[in-house]
This record gives sequence, structure tokens and C-alpha cells, in this order.
Amino acid sequence: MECGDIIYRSTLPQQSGLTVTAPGVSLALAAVSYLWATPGVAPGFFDMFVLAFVERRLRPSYRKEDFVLGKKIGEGAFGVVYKASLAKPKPSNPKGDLVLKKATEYGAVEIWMNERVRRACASSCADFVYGFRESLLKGKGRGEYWLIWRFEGEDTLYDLMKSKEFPYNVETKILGEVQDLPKGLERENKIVQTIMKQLLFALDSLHSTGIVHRDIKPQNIIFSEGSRTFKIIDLGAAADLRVGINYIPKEFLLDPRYTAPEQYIMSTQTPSAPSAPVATALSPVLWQMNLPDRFDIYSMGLIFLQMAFPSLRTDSSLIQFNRQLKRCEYDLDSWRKTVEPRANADLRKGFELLDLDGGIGWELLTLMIQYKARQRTSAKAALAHPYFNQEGLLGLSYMQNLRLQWFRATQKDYSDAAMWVIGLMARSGTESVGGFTEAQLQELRDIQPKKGSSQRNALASVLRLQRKVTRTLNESMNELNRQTKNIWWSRWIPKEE
Ligand SMILES: Nc1ncnc2c1ncn2[C@@H]1O[C@H](COP(=O)(O)OP(=O)(O)OP(=O)(O)O)[C@@H](O)[C@H]1O
Repeated sequence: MECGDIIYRSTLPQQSGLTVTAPGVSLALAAVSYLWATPGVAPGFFDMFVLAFVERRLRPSYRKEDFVLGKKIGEGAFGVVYKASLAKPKPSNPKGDLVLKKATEYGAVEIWMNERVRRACASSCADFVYGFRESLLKGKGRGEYWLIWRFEGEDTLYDLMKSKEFPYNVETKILGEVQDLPKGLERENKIVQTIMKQLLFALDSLHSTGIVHRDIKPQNIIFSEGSRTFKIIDLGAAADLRVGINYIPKEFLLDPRYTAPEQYIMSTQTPSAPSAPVATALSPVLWQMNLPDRFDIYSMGLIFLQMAFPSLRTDSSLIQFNRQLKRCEYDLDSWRKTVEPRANADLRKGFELLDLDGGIGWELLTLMIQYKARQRTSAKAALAHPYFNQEGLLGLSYMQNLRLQWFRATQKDYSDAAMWVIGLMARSGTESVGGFTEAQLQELRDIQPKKGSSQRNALASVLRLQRKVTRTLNESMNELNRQTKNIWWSRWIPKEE
């Protein structure tokens, strides 16, 4: 080719463009679904490396001297809580009173969780202002964490439930006015419904971002005067399932009155606290395997129960209820059968309230208080339950009714059915029936495929593959766990200069 020759585009070699194929599209969709599935690997990366970074640059930071401590409003085993205010308020500072917690070691976790919540679902929890680790004076121990929130209000749900006036003492607070109904079950039911809706909404937002609270109880639910809603507080025992923070349960952080029977949010067979990258990559799988959010649902079910039954609002009666329920093998219906015949007026009132509208309240309660986590409803599914439909069951359209039937079917636990099928497979190995015995199944897991029996070989391969995947998963996680991993995230917590 001579210099100055004209080259036509059509004569150039064709560019190899991106070819869209059906398997490629399905693979991409599967990858996107995985990355966005609860607790959200992709949103997690964006949150940690973009949002957190931007927030740090834009939000004001504080030091110890900026605060004036007021009266003490709470003291737990791991911190002291004060009402506080700013020493020299500026126009850009938060308005009104503040709450300041001086916390020990668990303060770091609480700062992490509060910052995560502020970015992902600020309205679910008390409005977090700032958190830092105080400067260490030489020879003065490990230092404390200071956490600052806006003062949301005077009352926790516990304070409000202690009053004989409950739930009427909450009515104007959340609904803004007194309902045009005579005092009685129907009116009380409406108030309890509204409270439950607010609580489940807050809990659903927390769970959607991969945080399990683990200490849900009326004492940790504050009424926010500003937003006229209930908000969750005290994230010191929470676990962040996205990155595996606070993943190992610390039993002493849990309140036995409200904890679910399993005690642990993750199966004890799941390898302990994975390192952050592993936890992040596997978080959707681990979430689906363990359904850790159902731990909070059980506690929320107990709060629902206490709101419905005035006689179960004291500590001693709740402890007694827990004992009775355990004796009934956590079957709420059989507990009801035991106590209803000799129920006092208060207990009867609770049953009547939950039995309104065809027992839809009782149905929701039993979906929350179940022994097996997998049988409990999620917060999202609970919010879609017809209990929260204004007109109740009768007001449901044909389609809504269909959805309810679907909802009930999906809430069933099919693990028993799976066990039954496996059991049948194993039992069918008797000489009279033919097939595989338990011992033969075990043998199948161990042997190499033999020629001549394709069915037998296929099953053996599936079982071997399943065992191999589980083993590899466990080994790689344990391997990565050996690295120091517990405190990597505390780098994110600001320190006082
Ligand atoms: N943002 C807030 N606004 C108003 N009051 C609050 C706020 N946060 C906490 N409180 C009050 O402080 C009390 C103690 O708070 P919190 O439960 O977080 O502390 P704690 O040290 O973990 O206590 P405990 O160990 O007893 O649970 C709460 O019961 C509540 O009355």
C-alpha cells in the first residue's frame, strides 16, 4: 500500500464484537442475583469502599471536649449512658439533646453497626451522630469508646408496656389522634398492629442490610418523638453477616428471656467466624443455609405476645411462659390448649385479641414463635401477612386470598419432607422392597463407581460431590480463619487525636 492510498472501512478486518448468547445471559443474571442476594455482596462493597469513605470526609467529627455530660440514663454491663449536649453548638451541629454512651470493648462493634445502619436504613435505629475511641493516657488501660446519638425520647417500649394504660398510652403517640372507637379489643388491636408494623419494618431494614440484632427486647426499642415511630437501639450484640463481624455468638451478650431456643444464629456446623473476604463471598450461601434473621423474629414474636397478653408483661411471667412453652416443645397451639381452660381474665383477653378477624393475629404469632428457625417467617413476609391488612381477612380480594394460601404454603418447613424421602430411600433397602439401606448409602459415598449400574453410580457421584464440596468449603474457611481477622475492621473506627 502506497502512502496516500484510501482505505475503505469495509475492507478492514471485522472487529470481534461481544456475542450475546442464552447461557451467557443466564450466567450473568445468576451472578448479579447472587451478588445482590441478602445480605448483599455488591451493595456491601459499594457501602464499605465508597459510601463509608465519602461519609467520613463530609460528616463533622467530634472530640471528648465537645460534649457536656448530663444525667445518667442507663447503665449496662458494658457501658454507661448519659444525656448530653454540645459544649459549643454550631449551626451545622445536630439540634436538641444527645445521648452519649461510654462503652468498653463492645463499643467498637456498636460504632461499626451504627455507621452501617446510618448509611443503609437510618430510620430503623436511633439517629447516630458520631463514635470514636478516646485517646489513651499512658498506663490508663485500654481506653473507652464514645458513642453519640440524638436523644430520641424518654420512653422505651418497655416503659410504655409497664403502664396499665398500655396500649392506649401509645395511641396518640403513633397515630397522632385518638381513634374514633370505644375502648375495647378492636381499638387495642389496631394500636398493637401499628406498633408491630413499625417494629417489623425496622427489623426488615436491618436484616436486608445483613445485620442481625440478637438482642431484640422492649428495653431496646425506643419511641422517637421526632418521627413518631419506634426505633431499635443497642447494637452492641449485633452481627454483621456481610463481612462476618461479631459472627461468633457471645452467649453472655444475649438476654435469655427473649432469645430464640437455638441460641446461635449460625449452625454450629458452620465453621466459626470466617475471615472477611470469605464471609463476604459466601454470605448469601451462609444466609440461606442458616437464616440468621429468624433469631430476631423469635424475640419479636415474644414482644407481640407480651403486647397481646397483659399478664405476660412482667419478667417473672415471661420466664414462666418460656418454661411452659419449652415443656410443650415450643408448640404454641399446645401451650394454648394447656393454659386456656384455666385462663384468668387477662390471659383470655389476649386470646380474644389475637382471635379477632378469624384468628389472623394468632396465626402470625405462631409463625414467629416456632422452634425451628426455618419454620419462622421473615420480617418481610410478616409485613405482607393479612394481619396488617386494614380490613382483615374479609377485606381480602380473590388475588390477595390466593397470595395468602401461597404464603401459608411457603411457610411450611419442607425439611421434614426431605428427611422423609431420604428415610424412605434408606428404608427401601430392605430385602423385601429392594433399593438402598443407610449402610449402603454410606458405602456409596465411599466407593468408586462400578461398571454396570448407572443408577447406583449416579447417586454415588452426587453423594461424593456433596461431601467433597462441604469438606472443601469447611477446609478453606478454616484455613483462612487462621489468619488474624478479628480486629481488621476496627481500623475504620476513628480515634481521638
Ligand atoms: N437515642 C436514644 N434516645 C433516648 N434514649 C436513649 C437512646 N439510646 C439509649 N437511650 C436510653 O439509654 C438506655 C440504655 O441504652 P442502651 O440499651 O443502648 O445501653 P446499654 O449500656 O447497652 O444498656 P443495657 O446493657 O441495659 O442494654 C436505654 O434503655 C434508653 O432508655
